[in-house]
Amino acid sequence: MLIGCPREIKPQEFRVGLTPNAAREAVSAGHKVIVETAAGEGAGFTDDDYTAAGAQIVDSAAEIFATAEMVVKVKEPQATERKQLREGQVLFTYLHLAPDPDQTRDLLESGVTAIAYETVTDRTGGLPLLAPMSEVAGRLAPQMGAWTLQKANGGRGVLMGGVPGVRPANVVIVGGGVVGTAAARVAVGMGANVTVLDRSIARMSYLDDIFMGRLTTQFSDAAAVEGLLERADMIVGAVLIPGAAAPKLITRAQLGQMAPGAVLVDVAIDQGGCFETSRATTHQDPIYEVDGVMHYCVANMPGAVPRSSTIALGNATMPFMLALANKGWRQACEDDPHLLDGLNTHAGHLTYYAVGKALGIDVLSPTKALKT
Ligand SMILES: NC(=O)C1=CN([C@@H]2O[C@H](COP(=O)(O)OP(=O)(O)OC[C@H]3O[C@@H](n4cnc5c(N)ncnc54)[C@H](O)[C@@H]3O)[C@@H](O)[C@H]2O)C=CC1
Ligand SMILES: CC(=O)C(=O)O
Ligand SMILES: [Mg+2]
Repeated sequence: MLIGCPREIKPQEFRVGLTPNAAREAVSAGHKVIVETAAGEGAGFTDDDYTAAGAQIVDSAAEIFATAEMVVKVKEPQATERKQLREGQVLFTYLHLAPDPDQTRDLLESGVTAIAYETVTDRTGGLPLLAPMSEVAGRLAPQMGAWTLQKANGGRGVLMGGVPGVRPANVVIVGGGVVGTAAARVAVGMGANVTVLDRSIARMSYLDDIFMGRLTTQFSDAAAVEGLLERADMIVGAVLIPGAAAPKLITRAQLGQMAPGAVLVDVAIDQGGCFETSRATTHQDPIYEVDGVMHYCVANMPGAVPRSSTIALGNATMPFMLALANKGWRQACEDDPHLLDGLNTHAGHLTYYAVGKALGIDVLSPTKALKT
């Protein structure tokens, strides 16, 4: 198979879809790999690294989109990239379609077979291609929240760990999955007073066990969230209903109950955000204020640490990328129902139910799509 990897063009996105190691595995398996020049630069990989791995460097993304049978990326295709996708081509990347009707329409119009990293599943019900980036974003969330809490950035000037005689920051984490657990680990490490809300009692039991009294867990309902607003210095949004638009857990009217300069870090922004006042921001311009409350809503947080993130993502995607290349997408998805869970569009059909529900579009069942 001809596998292509263009340079990412989303602002401030320095990750790359294929590492040289992944390219090398694909070439060893008999595939041809083309990589856009400088695609790996932001993550510290040179064109020579890819050439040494057996890949071929090409001058333009256009050549990749025009010729590759499978395009491997990191972020959702941007409008100019979407115009170049076509039926019969496989796109393997993050998509986050539920909050993005424009992208969904373009992918359906293109006819591309799009497999979304964030909806591929595993045997335990986890999301193995979302998890590595959730680990990164979760670890970054308290760090970015702490920076936003600084007075010069609009925050209320509270130090995460406090000092002797002065209380630490109160950090509330809504959603105790991969992002929430990683965020809790860092916030606890910084000395904050941490509360994690979730709806899964099994998950809270796990957190209770591993943190051994260093954080508090609380069942997540509207009353619990509201009860924590007044004393929260920072709230991290880390909920997920796989593939679906994020539920809105804090309304604009409720911001008035928070302290001026308190901080919302909405990691769930890539699924539309879990606070009513969230809108996606960029690394260049990451924060804004609404009704006195600071918001940090960067939709590609792992892009801030592209080297670590690229390697972590590449480790997780490599076996799936090889299966798609070795067997073709149909056979690979027929053999692995967890990879089939990643199928979001095929030949003009939407194939993921939560996206169809969010956007009001009819869905073709993925098993039927295998026969189309
Ligand atoms: N902004 C960024 O750069 C990044 C964003 N993300 C996003 O972060 C979000 C979380 O991802 P993961 O932690 O991997 O998901 P996960 O599936 O591991 O965890 C989500 C948790 O939310 C809980 N939950 C669901 N509804 C809830 C509610 N109403 N209240 C409290 N908890 C609730 C679930 O029980 C689960 O434990 C996703 O939207 C993901 O796409 C992930 C990586 C990077
Ligand atoms: C998960 C995701 O959207 C990201 O890593 O950017
Ligand atoms: Mg994202």
